[in-house]
Amino acid sequence: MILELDCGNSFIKWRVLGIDTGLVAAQGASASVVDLVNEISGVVGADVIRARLVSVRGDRETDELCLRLSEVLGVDVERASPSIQLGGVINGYVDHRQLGMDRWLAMVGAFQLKRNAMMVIDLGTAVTVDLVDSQGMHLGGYISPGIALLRHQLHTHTRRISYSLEDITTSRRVTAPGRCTTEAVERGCLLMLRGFVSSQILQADEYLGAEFEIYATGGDVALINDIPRIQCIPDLVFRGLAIACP
Ligand SMILES: Nc1ncnc2c1ncn2[C@@H]1O[C@H](COP(=O)(O)OP(=O)(O)O)[C@@H](O)[C@H]1O
Ligand SMILES: CC(C)(COP(=O)(O)O)[C@@H](O)C(=O)NCCC(=O)O
Ligand SMILES: [K+]
Repeated sequence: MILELDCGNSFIKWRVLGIDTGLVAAQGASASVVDLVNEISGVVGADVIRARLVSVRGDRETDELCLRLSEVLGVDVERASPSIQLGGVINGYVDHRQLGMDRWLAMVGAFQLKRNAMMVIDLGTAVTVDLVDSQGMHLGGYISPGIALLRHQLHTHTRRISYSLEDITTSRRVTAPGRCTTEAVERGCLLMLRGFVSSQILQADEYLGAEFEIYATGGDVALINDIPRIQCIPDLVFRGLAIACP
């Protein structure tokens, strides 16, 4: 089995693939290293013969995680590192090492699908948008707060906005005017996020022409996957990780 890990700022996504089949035998999203070790130990035990990881966390935190995983699984953990080009994509950042590795691998994974001009959206702690032209040239991108950050800022910087997430009973994509604080905040934040994505799609023609693919991934992808032309690919980062660490 191969263990793959995508360490974002909120969750450590993981999945275990069969070595020969490439099929997903197990997967999860852990909020802490302790949870991760418990979840993985409970699932695969000694079957893991390889591990590969991508992280946007600090080097020290990532080093500690890799060491812990090596202790528990008895395998070295291969880590995806920044590169100027990979899988036909050319990194468009002035300093390629500055580009978030999750963004980089999501683009690399997405480009393998149709090798066409594309927009890649990742809705996680932050919402990132990256543009790649039909030649695989990364034009750059955008970073904005994810829904949890938008909500959290209101809760922590105002005196009268305070409710628990359990109070959020409506479906996650209601945008009618809110008639209580919870609805007003949840729907306001949702519209900000959807408006950001829609305006990105509207302006992208200028950079990519009219015919570009739109791929979306990330824990909050359900908030926008009804927007026309958006193709939801939950494992984009893992697809890129397999190219970075074959
Ligand atoms: N188990 C969960 N508990 C709470 N929120 C979750 C969970 N899974 C996904 N989410 C949602 O997904 C978002 C995190 O998505 P993710 O792509 O994992 O972020 P990151 O890559 O930044 O760690 C959160 O903002 C939250 O809205
Ligand atoms: C923008 C990000 C924080 C997104 O991370 P995530 O929301 O997945 O936790 C991450 O890609 C990152 O740390 N990037 C480095 C800065 C940059 O990409 O310019
Ligand atoms: K992410």
